[in-house]
Amino acid sequence: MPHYITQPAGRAGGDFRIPGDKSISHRALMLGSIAEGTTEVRGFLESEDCLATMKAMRTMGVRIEQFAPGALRVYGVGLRGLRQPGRALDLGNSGTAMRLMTGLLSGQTFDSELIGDASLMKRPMERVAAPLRLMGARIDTDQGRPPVRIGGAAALQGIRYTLPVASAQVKSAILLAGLYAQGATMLIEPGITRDHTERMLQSFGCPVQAAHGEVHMTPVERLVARSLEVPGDFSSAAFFMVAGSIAAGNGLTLRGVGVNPTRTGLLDILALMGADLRLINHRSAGAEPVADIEVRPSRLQGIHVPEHLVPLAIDEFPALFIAAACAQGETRVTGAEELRVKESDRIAVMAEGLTALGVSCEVLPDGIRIQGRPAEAPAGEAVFAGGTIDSHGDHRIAMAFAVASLRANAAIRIDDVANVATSFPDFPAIATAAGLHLRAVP
Ligand SMILES: O=C(O)C1=C[C@@H](OP(=O)(O)O)[C@@H](O)[C@H](O)C1
Ligand SMILES: C=C(OP(=O)(O)O)C(=O)O
Repeated sequence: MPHYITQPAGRAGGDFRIPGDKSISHRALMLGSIAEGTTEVRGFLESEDCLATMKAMRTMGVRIEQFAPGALRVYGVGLRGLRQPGRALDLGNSGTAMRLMTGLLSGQTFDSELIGDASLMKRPMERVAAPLRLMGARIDTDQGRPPVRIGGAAALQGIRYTLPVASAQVKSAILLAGLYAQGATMLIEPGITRDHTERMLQSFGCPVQAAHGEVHMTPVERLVARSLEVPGDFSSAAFFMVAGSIAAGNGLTLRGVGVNPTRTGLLDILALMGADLRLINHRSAGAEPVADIEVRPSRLQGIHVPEHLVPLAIDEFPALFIAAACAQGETRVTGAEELRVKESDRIAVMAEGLTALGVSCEVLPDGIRIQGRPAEAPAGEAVFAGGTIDSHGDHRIAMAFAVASLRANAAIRIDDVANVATSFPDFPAIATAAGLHLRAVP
């Protein structure tokens, strides 16, 4: 089974471009496919999750050309131009693809079925199916899990809906179905979540207003194709923000990173912990803000992570837990039960790995307490013992423990790492260039 062997490194440094954003790449394919005209996408993330979405759109008759690395032409077929797939659409490991596609397919005239890998087949789908049914969609799940079967030709109505969980996937699924509904759709969010769908819909000509935790969308006759530049993925950059903070060295510069404020909770959390992070060269990529991020080594302090920052940093907790182990004192995370329904139960799996490397932690129902270094421990000393980590097939767990090798005193073996390719195929190469001693064994 593919695994990583890491050796203690201690120092990190360098200047890197961060590959394209996964969330935005999925959305560019979906909206480009149902727009009228040709959408040119640059900076597209060629990862397995996004390629699963690409394959699904092609199966439904959309022509998509990859004309250079990370550059696509999506020949939109219009809102009503998708064709019935001849088989179940396999969305691999991608929760985003499955949930957003459930919304999109609810508005089609044909029946469809969505499946995925072993991890995705265990993830909750009623969170999207239930509100979509309220709109008139016909959706079956297997006791709340995939396969998701969607009946065609449902007459959808816009809804006013309060989301029970802070979830951009649920919000986006409803907005995509809302494109096919009679009347407006209005959503109330319990916490701020990433707003890439709203921004992209707006730039494709569909009016979306968002303010004070409410999103309002009025369906349009057509979406108009629009060229897009995908910013670097903040969630991929996160591993290097932590690496640059916990390792010795001159620090790291991460170029072209998407800094949409609905994604950058980790910057606030690390700042509260005392990290030395600086955003420079602010610019924009279409509807999304972009910057370069400079990170320098720092002495981190444990904190209680403010709960309102949790949805803004939802994918960054595996990396953050590594930073917490290197901080002085205790770090406590609460209000983060959503971590239990990601590609793995990220609270349990991170706790298992931290414990295996000699870090003491206590699992809470909705979070974790992690004991960092005692006050008297010198900065920069090893925090992690060597050992073996089971990533449970979760890309972010694998990458987080690879970063831990910067403060380890012996080799760490990380098992079941193939899924790193779902979000960050270039991780081993960039990590090695940044100073990690990482060997990827196929
Ligand atoms: O909308 C998206 O692109 C995503 C939303 C988040 O999931 P939830 O909506 O389940 O919080 C996040 O964890 C996922 O990686 C990507
Ligand atoms: C949770 C994640 O992705 P998804 O829900 O799309 O599988 C992630 O990338 O951390």
